Amino acid sequence: MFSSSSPEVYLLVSAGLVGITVQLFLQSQRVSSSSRRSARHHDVIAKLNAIPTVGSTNWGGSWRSAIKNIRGTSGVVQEGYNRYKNVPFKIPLLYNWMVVVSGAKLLEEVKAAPDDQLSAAEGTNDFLKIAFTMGHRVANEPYHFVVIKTQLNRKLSSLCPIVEDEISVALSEVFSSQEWKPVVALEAIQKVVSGASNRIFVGLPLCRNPDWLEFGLQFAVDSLSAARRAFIFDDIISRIIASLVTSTESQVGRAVEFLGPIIRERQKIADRARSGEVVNMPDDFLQWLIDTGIETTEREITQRILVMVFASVHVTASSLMCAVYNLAAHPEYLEPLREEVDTVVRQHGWTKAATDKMYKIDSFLKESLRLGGASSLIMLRKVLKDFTFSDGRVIPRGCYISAPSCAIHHDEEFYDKPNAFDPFRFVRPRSNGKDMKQGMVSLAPDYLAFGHGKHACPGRFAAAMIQKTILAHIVSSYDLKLDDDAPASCRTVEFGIFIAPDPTTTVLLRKRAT
Ligand code: HEM
Repeated sequence: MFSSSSPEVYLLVSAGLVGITVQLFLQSQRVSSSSRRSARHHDVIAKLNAIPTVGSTNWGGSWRSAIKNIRGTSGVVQEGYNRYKNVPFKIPLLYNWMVVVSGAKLLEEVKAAPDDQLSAAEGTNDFLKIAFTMGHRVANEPYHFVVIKTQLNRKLSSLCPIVEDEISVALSEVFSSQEWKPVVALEAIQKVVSGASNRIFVGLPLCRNPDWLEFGLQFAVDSLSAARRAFIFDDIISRIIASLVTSTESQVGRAVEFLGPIIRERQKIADRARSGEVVNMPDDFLQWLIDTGIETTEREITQRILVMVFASVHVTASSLMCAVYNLAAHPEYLEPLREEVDTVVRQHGWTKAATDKMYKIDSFLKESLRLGGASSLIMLRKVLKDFTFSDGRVIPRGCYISAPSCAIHHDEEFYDKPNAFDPFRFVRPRSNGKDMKQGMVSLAPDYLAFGHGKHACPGRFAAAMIQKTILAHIVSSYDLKLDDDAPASCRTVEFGIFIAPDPTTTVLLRKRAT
């Protein structure tokens, strides 16, 4: 994780400046060698000039702004939103421009654009450097998205009780003290989320193997950290940086040591089933991947499981940690939450039907996501063909488009007292308790935690089930508070567009006293 003053930032910036010089030289050669390219260049400049810029517009100034943006973009995005709400504006990146779009009408237009014009895959790939950190097959053939939608999301009801089982085991390992005890919140929550997610991904007994869980968490942290280092550069430089700071090949090799024997065993079971024997087929993500038959080698299947761990564990744990911190900061909400959890679990047991009825828990998590969030910009799209908004503004090919999620989530046009933590604000509009549009997984142009449109997070239903079950368990089994000198809201660290809770944050916990 980076701090904004990290020497690593300066090192990377220096490396980047060398890269930029080389890149500019190559670009100048390209532009001068072709008058057609030069005409295109002028056309692009004219289109870009029509989009207001936040920060300096001259050459040197925009480089300085771009370097400043490496440390964090939330400030500049908020400034742009204050000045140009509902109008596209741009901020400089080292090699490119990010066009920030707000307002329901324009966001609908982004949402409706075809993938070959505004590409979510290429936007995410450029910012998370998936091809370099996870491999080209994962970046270019994301069939695991389909497995999430067709298998995982349909089986959440049957998965819920086994995930709950995993959560109660993991929670009793990380939080066991009868007395008040400081706990490093992110580390503890990551262990619990990792146990629950791996129960879905690889099943028992691997989901309880501490070496596998630790390996998976470290893989997710390393990949994100490598992506953060590489994202500021274009493909040529990031390929070099990624090769210096990632060891994907050796990490996949290590993961195969855990998963290889299981995959071989699963293949034997499938052979027995094919020969007519009645067998109990495992029902987890690993099996669903194998069943597609799209990838067959141990390495390929293992890499898919790793990408699932990467996509799910870190962000689910980080946002849940913010909610746990908010609960420790406001222990007065424990009682109403306990009352709700006790009532629905008495009626429905620890089932999906119960989590679906935990409206206050849901609202508490949604409010924490609104105020927290993993990124200052969401709905990242790369412009593959010039894109024209209905107001006539053209976003040229090659730029990025995104939505200012944090700024929108703090806008008083959409939220009453937007900076206040109001954990039950989404319960109140559910007059009959059934307005699903208020739920944490609902999508709207003024609530972008999971994105918007056809590329919105497909894993949000599983994330919500896991987060609600963990928070409900914490509420019903533990007391929480903060140290007297702790800040009222969770500290975060920022790098570029990414925001994460401070990993050193502690909360005080003990087993429920009454
Ligand atoms: C609280 C936890 C989570 C948050 C806040 C979150 C947020 C997001 C966001 C903002 C996007 C981009 C949406 C867009 O571009 O419009 C996304 C995409 C994605 N998420 Fe999540 N996510 C979470 C958990 C998960 C989990 C648990 C999984 C897997 C089970 C998952 C799998 C994915 C995948 C595969 C995509 C790419 C979708 C696409 O490009 O079509 N996420 N997520």
